[in-house]
Amino acid sequence: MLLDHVAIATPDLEAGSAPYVALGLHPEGPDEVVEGQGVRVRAFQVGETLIELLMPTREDSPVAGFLARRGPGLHHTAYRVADLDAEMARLRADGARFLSDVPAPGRAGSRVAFLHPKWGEGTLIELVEHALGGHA
Ligand SMILES: CC[C@@H](C(=O)O)C(=O)SCCNC(=O)CCNC(=O)[C@H](O)C(C)(C)COP(=O)(O)OP(=O)(O)OC[C@H]1O[C@@H](n2cnc3c(N)ncnc32)[C@H](O)[C@@H]1OP(=O)(O)O
Ligand SMILES: [Co+2]
Repeated sequence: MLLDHVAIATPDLEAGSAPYVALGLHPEGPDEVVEGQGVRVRAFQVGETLIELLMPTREDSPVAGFLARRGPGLHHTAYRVADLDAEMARLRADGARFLSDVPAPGRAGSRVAFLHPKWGEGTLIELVEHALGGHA
């Protein structure tokens, strides 16, 4: 399994980008709006992994709630899987608690599913299946 991305919540993509630009990283293509999650995403590639900056596009999005409650910072980590449905079934059988019964559309045509932060012992964990496969 690979670490697909580390997501950082920010109210301002320009301010949020500053540390990564200073480190010498460049945004990976244009920003993308993921309507279903209410976020605008800016991604920076670091090896096989992305740093994803998430800025809310509406007040009722999960990231807006996170920012109001906790302020900017680490929002979730995401792990790449080859077959999301199979991985969800395996984890459910093991007692895992997903936030939704069905996967949702993610960035770049991916399908994503989130595990409750309580199950993650205090961190929000996402599973990602990419549209064009890719090794997990
Ligand atoms: C870019 C698109 C996509 C991708 O391709 O990668 C994404 O990543 S989208 C990312 C944004 N989407 C989501 O986060 C969807 C899943 N999240 C949720 O449904 C909610 O955020 C939540 C996790 C269910 C929490 O929402 P809610 O119950 O309304 O908020 P609370 O503030 O009441 O939280 C309950 C409980 O959970 C703790 N919490 C909340 N968010 C996090 C977090 N990111 N990391 C760790 N812990 C978190 C919160 O502190 C509460 O704990 P207690 O106070 O102990 O009850
Ligand atoms: Co994510």
